[in-house]
Parts: sequence; C-alpha cells; structure tokens
Amino acid sequence: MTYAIEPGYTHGTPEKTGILLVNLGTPDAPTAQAVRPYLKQFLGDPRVVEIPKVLWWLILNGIILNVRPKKSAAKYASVWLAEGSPLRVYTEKQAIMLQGYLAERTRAPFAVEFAMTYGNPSIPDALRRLKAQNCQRILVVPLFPQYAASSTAPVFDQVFAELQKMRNMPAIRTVKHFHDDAGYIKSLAANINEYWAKHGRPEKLVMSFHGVPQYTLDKGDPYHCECHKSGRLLAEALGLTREQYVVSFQSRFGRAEWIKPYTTATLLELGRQKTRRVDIVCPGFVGDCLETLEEIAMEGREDFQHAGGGEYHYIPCLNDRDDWMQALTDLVIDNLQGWLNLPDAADREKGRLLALAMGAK
Ligand SMILES: C=CC1=C(C)c2cc3[nH]c(cc4nc(cc5[nH]c(cc1n2)c(C)c5CCC(=O)O)C(CCC(=O)O)=C4C)c(C)c3C=C
Ligand SMILES: [Fe+2]
Ligand SMILES: [Fe+2]
Repeated sequence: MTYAIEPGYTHGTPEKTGILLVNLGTPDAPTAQAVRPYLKQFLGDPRVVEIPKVLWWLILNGIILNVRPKKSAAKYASVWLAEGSPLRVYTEKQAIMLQGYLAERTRAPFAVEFAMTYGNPSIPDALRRLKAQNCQRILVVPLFPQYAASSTAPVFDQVFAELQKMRNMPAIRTVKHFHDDAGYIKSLAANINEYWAKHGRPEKLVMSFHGVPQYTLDKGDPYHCECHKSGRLLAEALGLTREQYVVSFQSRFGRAEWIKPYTTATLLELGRQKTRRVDIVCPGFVGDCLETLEEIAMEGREDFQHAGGGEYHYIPCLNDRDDWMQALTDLVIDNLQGWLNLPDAADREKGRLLALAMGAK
C-alpha cells in the first residue's frame, strides 16, 4: 500500500475548518447513458441492497441496468432544471449559502464543499479539495435528517475509506442525524404554515418519507423510528391532531416488503374516501429531487385524483429557505464546539435576548 502524496504546504499557511455536505447522488444528465453508471454505483453498494453478492450481481447487471436507466432518465428529464439535476442544484446552493452564513456568524476560516455519495461531485474529490485548502479538521454532514444504514452510513464508509489512503489524516467529526433538531422542525413547520397562509389548509397532511426494506427495521436500523419522531414533532409544531396527518413511506424499490404504510397506498385510500384536499410534504428530503418532484408531486397527484380525491398540493422541500439555512448553520456550529470557540446555542439565545432587552430589532 502506498499512501497519497500530500498537497504542497508552506509553514504558516492558515488552517481552515472544512465542512462537507453530502447528499445521495444523481446522474450528470437526464439520459440513459448517464443514469446507468450512477445506478450501477448506487445499487452496487452493499449498504443499499443487502442480498447475496453473486445473486444481486446477476439481477443488477442482467436485468435492472438494462431496463431501469431508460425509464429513470425519462423521469429525470421531466424535473431537470436549466442548471442541472434539482438535487445537485439545491445541494450546491446550500453549500454556498452555508459558507456565507458561517462567515457572517463567526470569524473562523471555513471551507465548505458539497458531494454526492453516488455520482458527482464525488466524496473523494470533495475531500481532496478540502485538503488542498489546508483543512486539518473536517465536519461531515450527510443531508439526511433521519439516519439510515442505506443513506447516512455509506457517506461515512466512503469518508473513512478515503482517510485510509491518506498520509496526513484530518481530524473528522460526523453529524449522525438531525431528525429532532429544533431548528429543522421549526423551519419545516414555517414552510408549511406559509404555504397554508397563501393557499388555505387541507383536510389531511401527508408526511411522506423515503422508504427502506422492512428487514432493515427488523435488523435494528433506527430510520423508521426517527421518521416517526420527526413526523410527531412536526405535527406538534403545526398544532395538528392525530387525525389531521399521516406518516407514510415512498419510493419502494423491488419486490421485497418495505416499511408501511406506502405513500401510494395511502393516497389511493384517501382518494377512495373522497378526501376533499390533501397536502403532501417530504420532511426527509432537505432538497427537492426526483423522488419529490416526480414521484410525489406528479405521480402522487395522479394516484390520488384517479382514485376519487379532490385537490392535491405538493409543498416543496426546505431547499434554500433562510430559516433552514440558519438552522443548518446552527447545527454546524453546535457540532464544532471545542474545535472552535464559537458561542453555543444557549449563549446565542442569551445574546439575542440581551440585544432585545437593549432595544435592538
Ligand atoms: C432520504 C434518504 C434515502 C434513503 C433512506 C434511501 C434508500 C433507498 N433508495 C433506494 C433506491 C433508489 N433511490 C433513488 C433515488 C433517491 N433516493 C434518495 C434518498 C434516499 N434513498 C434520494 C434523495 C434520491 C433522488 C436522487 C435524485 O437524483 O434526485 C433511486 C434512483 C432513481 C430511480 O431510478 O428511481 C433508486 C433506485 C433503495 C433501494 C434504498 C434503500 C434500501
Ligand atoms: Fe432512494
Ligand atoms: Fe422513485
């Protein structure tokens, strides 16, 4: 084993703290040729599909990678933005904004990079860029509020695998999850309340989270539990009764049983019950992507209305909302305590109250 040659260094180069924001991944273009290698990398990760290697290799290479890229590409094409894939566009915006908010709120030198677990920009490339900026301390923030062995863990797997190749390893901290973070819940609630102030309220709010196979829950993945906790906290923040909302799980892949209730089945049932209006929100995604813009905003509407439902409103994800970006900045600052002398949440609140008492706005 030879270890990577370190980027050039001169004594006195100031150190920066690196922040690595990571989302799931997306193809480079909405074409079958671009979707295929992305799906191959994604679905070839044993964290994502846990069936015996040889059997899965045959199914993936023999069937899935011959059929799915074309179908998925057509779906991607229906949501593609002028600047690229929505997931990449929003993640990049979040990284740029976080860099600005950190500069505004602290005097410490930061470098923020974003990466995708699958596809581009890759985690190894983003780590190289942070090292090139002399980041000796790196905070890794997977943009998944709820921890899952199939979304969060692969981020850490890749970061640690990259570290194993390094001669001069940076110190690493990780944010495991933020499913019950007060700022995250508050910005979700504000997003929904603002939507309702403009468009009125639904008979039922559907909170749709990405699904995972049932066997992962049986084997101890905390994901299902964390989704329900986020759902409950969000409902409390919105002042909803148990009858006014439902938590469901979308994006089932393959034939195995996934955690229930499925979003599709929930929307069909609400349609059959002639629900006058359903609003649907995806709190497990902090940026809009294929799974929200196509599967939920488009396919979900068809399912609900064909089954007899009335109005259907998709409420967008947090994307580049100011309150969410402030919440993410808080989360980062809180996770840097001890590395940097930054005011913690209690100090910040004291400072805010003091400023208020002194008549500041
Ligand atoms: C929010 C966290 C996510 C979990 C948990 C997750 C698990 C998971 N996903 C698949 C299969 C697919 N997911 C796909 C897209 C996709 N998944 C997430 C997030 C989670 N997935 C996001 C943000 C996206 C959108 C990507 C984008 O480019 O916008 C896809 C690809 C699209 C398609 O072909 O339908 C697949 C496939 C599994 C099997 C799984 C858990 C085992
Ligand atoms: Fe997924
Ligand atoms: Fe999907």
